[in-house]
Amino acid sequence: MTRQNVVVSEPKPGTKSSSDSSIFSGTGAHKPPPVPGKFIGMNERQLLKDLDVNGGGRISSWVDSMRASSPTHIKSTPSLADEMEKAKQPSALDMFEQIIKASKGKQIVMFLDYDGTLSPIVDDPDRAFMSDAMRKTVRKVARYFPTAIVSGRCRDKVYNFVRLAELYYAGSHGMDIKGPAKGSKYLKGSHSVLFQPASEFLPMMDEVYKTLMEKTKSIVGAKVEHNKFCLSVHFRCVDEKKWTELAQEVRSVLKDYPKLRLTQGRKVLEIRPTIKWDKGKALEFLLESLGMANCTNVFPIYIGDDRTDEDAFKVLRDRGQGFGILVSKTAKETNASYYLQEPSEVMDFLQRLVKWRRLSLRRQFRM
Ligand SMILES: O=P(O)(O)OC[C@H]1O[C@H](O[C@H]2O[C@H](CO)[C@@H](O)[C@H](O)[C@H]2O)[C@H](O)[C@@H](O)[C@@H]1O
Repeated sequence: MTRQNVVVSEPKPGTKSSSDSSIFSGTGAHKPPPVPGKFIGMNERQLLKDLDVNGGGRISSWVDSMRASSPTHIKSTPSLADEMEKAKQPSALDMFEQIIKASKGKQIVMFLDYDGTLSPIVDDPDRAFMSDAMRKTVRKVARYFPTAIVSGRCRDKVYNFVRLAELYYAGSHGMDIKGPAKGSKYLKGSHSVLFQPASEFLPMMDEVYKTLMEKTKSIVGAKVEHNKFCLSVHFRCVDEKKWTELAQEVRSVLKDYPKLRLTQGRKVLEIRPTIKWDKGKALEFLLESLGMANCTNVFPIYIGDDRTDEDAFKVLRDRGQGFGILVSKTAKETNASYYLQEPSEVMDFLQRLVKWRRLSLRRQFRM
């Protein structure tokens, strides 16, 4: 029995979940990583065992997992402060001074996820615009620190939302990386594509996209998004009664493609190649491109809201360098060290960082 396509459950309130791709890719031989904080318990392994696509995992488990990510299923919880305290994730805004202290004498490198981090989550993925104020803030951040956008979306699409040529962009969950087109003092060498580890999968992704479009066209609200090296099947606007049908259709397509696997984001099923590449690897690759892979004085900060961002949080935790910030209103199992509740708080945090950097540079020049 193969285990190449696995869907991962969104954490239910009062339940425990794990990062997706690092655990569930390939042969399924990996074990969930140790839980860093105090978290919530349910027999997740059992649930995950059931979500085996090629092995004929139960469709009801898929749907349970899809349900768990629905806000209508999130029961009221104790206060956010209580939850976060329990999970040992303090607010990055409350801890700002300590964060600055920890980064002293080091080069901050900023990694930003897009959806749910720089832009609010909306029903229509094509209308997930970031505000002008956020764009202005990110532009200022990039003036002081090398900055990358790391997204599940295809690179061109996320670039069209962000529209800042001075940034690095890693699209398709890090499988499509390009350096800044202009204006970055950190730019090294070529302006072109830096890395596309899954290019051989392009014809397959096109084929699966077409099949999925056909198979899901009668399900009202379902949307298949082509993200070049991965595909997203959105169910945010699908009536819950139709989720089983949608899951069945997706599974029926995927069973013919053992080289693809399935993960789950925020009301989205994500299909991607089984290669060992994720947002964490993209982060490491970008540090290397910046010539900072082996530096002890680098301080990467990664801000993201989704499971796929956990791969990057984990890389930072394992390296013992910098840290991750999870954007979330509810307590979740995470490898991030801090949390911010929503994109508006992300913007506050970034603005404080810019202000601090400006002041410290001014002080330096006066001395
Ligand atoms: O890595 P990210 O930049 O966070 O991208 C992850 C997925 O984000 C998008 O979907 C999510 O945002 C949509 C717009 O707010 C929302 O409608 C959807 O339910 C969310 O899952 C994007 O459309 C996907 O392609 C990305 O993979």
